[in-house]
Amino acid sequence: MSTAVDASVPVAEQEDGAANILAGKKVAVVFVLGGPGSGKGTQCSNIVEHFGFTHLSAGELLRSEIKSGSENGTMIDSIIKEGKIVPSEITVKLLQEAMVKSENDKFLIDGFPRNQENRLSFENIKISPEFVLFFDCSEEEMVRRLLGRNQGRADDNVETIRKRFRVFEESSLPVVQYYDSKGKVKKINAAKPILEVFEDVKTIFQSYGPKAA
Ligand SMILES: Nc1ncnc2c1ncn2[C@@H]1O[C@H](COP(=O)(O)OP(=O)(O)OP(=O)(O)O)[C@@H](O)[C@H]1O
Ligand SMILES: Nc1ccn([C@@H]2O[C@H](COP(=O)(O)O)[C@@H](O)[C@H]2O)c(=O)n1
Ligand SMILES: [Mg+2]
Repeated sequence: MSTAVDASVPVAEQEDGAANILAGKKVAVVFVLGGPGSGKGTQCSNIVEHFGFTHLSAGELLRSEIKSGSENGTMIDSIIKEGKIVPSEITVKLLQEAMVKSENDKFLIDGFPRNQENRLSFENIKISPEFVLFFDCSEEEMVRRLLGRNQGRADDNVETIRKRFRVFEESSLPVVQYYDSKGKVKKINAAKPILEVFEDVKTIFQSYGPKAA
């Protein structure tokens, strides 16, 4: 595994001035937040292509855990179908393992932290985000997108979608507000067409330079 640091990547520091070190590797992390269906996954794919980040979707890691037949799979499955949040120790462990396994040192962490417990649990592994990319979109548009997604997700039905929106408002927005109070939120108007949203995203990521050839 490479421990070299990409000099083009500004790496955030802990409040005590220490850099983000994970298994001997300096890492840069961007949290990607926004309501269900706001376009987090879609834009993360674009960022990966243009700026060489590795995309880690907390939801995808949890869905893989269900498929793998892990001992926590049944519990995770029922929590996701209820639109609730899986205990942080499970999600943080999956994210940590994925970052350690990766050769990359810059990560987009999509759909995390979803609540204050997620946030505090990640703080415990001593990694601070460079910033939080927040996709802002109306609920009406997000519902339209989720119902049209057609990826066979067990939580893309009207009843679970309603619950996911409630959890987003009650648990996830306070996390965005917390990072906003620290000056770390970069808000994007996600109601526009995909390519227009990406134009705004690109402006934010310019300082990270193009993907290495
Ligand atoms: N700007 C956009 N305009 C129209 N449709 C979009 C836009 N962005 C994404 N979509 C579509 O909306 C659906 C949801 O997008 P995506 O999966 O990226 O959302 P998400 O924020 O990751 O959702 P979730 O939180 O449920 O994982 C997809 O079918 C995607 O193609
Ligand atoms: N930090 C997280 C992220 C996700 N979940 C659960 O997964 C569901 C799907 O997440 P998406 O980001 O893919 O929409 C979500 O509704 C939660 O049930 C979680 O628990 N913790
Ligand atoms: Mg997604």
